[in-house]
Amino acid sequence: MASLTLEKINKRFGATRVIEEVSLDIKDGEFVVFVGPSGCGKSTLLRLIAGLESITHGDLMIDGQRVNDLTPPERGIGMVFQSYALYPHMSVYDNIAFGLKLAKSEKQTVDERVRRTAKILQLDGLLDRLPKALSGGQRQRVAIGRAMAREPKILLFDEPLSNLDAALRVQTRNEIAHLHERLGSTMIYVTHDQVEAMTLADRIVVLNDGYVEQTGSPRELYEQPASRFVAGFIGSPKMNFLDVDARAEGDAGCRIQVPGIGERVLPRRLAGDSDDAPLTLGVRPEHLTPTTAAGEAGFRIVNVEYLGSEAYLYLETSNSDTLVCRSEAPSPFARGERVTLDFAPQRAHLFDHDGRALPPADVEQMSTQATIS
Ligand SMILES: Nc1ncnc2c1ncn2[C@@H]1O[C@H](COP(=O)(O)OP(=O)(O)OP(=O)(O)O)[C@@H](O)[C@H]1O
Repeated sequence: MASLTLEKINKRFGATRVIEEVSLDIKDGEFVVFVGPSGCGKSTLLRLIAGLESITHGDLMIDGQRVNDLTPPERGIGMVFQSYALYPHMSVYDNIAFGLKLAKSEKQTVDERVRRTAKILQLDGLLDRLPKALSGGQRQRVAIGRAMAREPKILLFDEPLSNLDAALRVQTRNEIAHLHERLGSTMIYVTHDQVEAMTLADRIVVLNDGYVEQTGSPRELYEQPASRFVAGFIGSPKMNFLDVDARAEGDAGCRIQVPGIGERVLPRRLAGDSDDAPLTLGVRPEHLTPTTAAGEAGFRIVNVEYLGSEAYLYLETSNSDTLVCRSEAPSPFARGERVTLDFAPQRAHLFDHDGRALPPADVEQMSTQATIS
């Protein structure tokens, strides 16, 4: 087990900047997930930590010791890749033992570690099999076993579930969560799948174009996204965004005019008192409440998606954007009908023209100050 500190890490490939000033403290035993869209630098950051790529600027510390110049084995890190990378001609036993034998461990130590690892990963009945005689999930467990057997201080996972089908993905995801609980090792996991990030992470790091956009627990990122980028990335179906005009409304926050919905006062603090600041309103599908509309009022339902436990209504706005709102299943609404929408102002978000979230209006503090003065 180990803690990890990244201090202003930068990576360039030639003139291309891929990682920009990434600073991060990862605690001993923490499960941290890097997420972000394709090409944002997730795998590169993981490979910098593993020692598979060199760091252009910045320091990487493990347990307080600078490790920039250490080789991957010297760093005490194990890595599991998306492609499993098992040796096809070797048995499960030999695949798991490979790194230990390479490190010239005693035969008895190798045997003990392989059997202990296989037991934890429930591979003990499969030790004589070749990889081709295993399911995708079992192969991925062997790949994890191979990384684990050397008892690394830190385990890194690069999209380890991408090659599995949906059911196996959920099962293996659960196994990784249990593994973390049992081993208590520091784990860093890369994925572009926000469900994996939400379910596995103690802490999520959202990357955008090589920068850290926000770091926080899954709940913090979901409920208090710092930017429109994070708000749109975390959550499925994603948050609805609407252009609105806003003006300051004293202690209460700001008043916005939402096309097709009406005026609402949101407990969010505007940067200045300027009238009519163009902002973006963000509301999650589960926070929009649909009601049958009279005549041509509201929004037309263009699709109803039935998912068994819930349904999603896809609604057309006047400027041809689509809004999504959750409804019970089976839905009382049908395609072609019109609905009006409402939402609780305290559940909505506002973003400025740079995409930064407006902070909450500290209504309590403001009224206390007013009382004191
Ligand atoms: N060896 C390299 N030489 C030049 N550019 C590279 C190299 N490796 C990665 N890149 C570039 O760095 C950027 C980040 O790549 P990286 O693989 O880290 O992204 P990612 O977030 O893991 O993407 P994905 O989810 O698609 O795997 C990309 O623009 C990629 O083209």
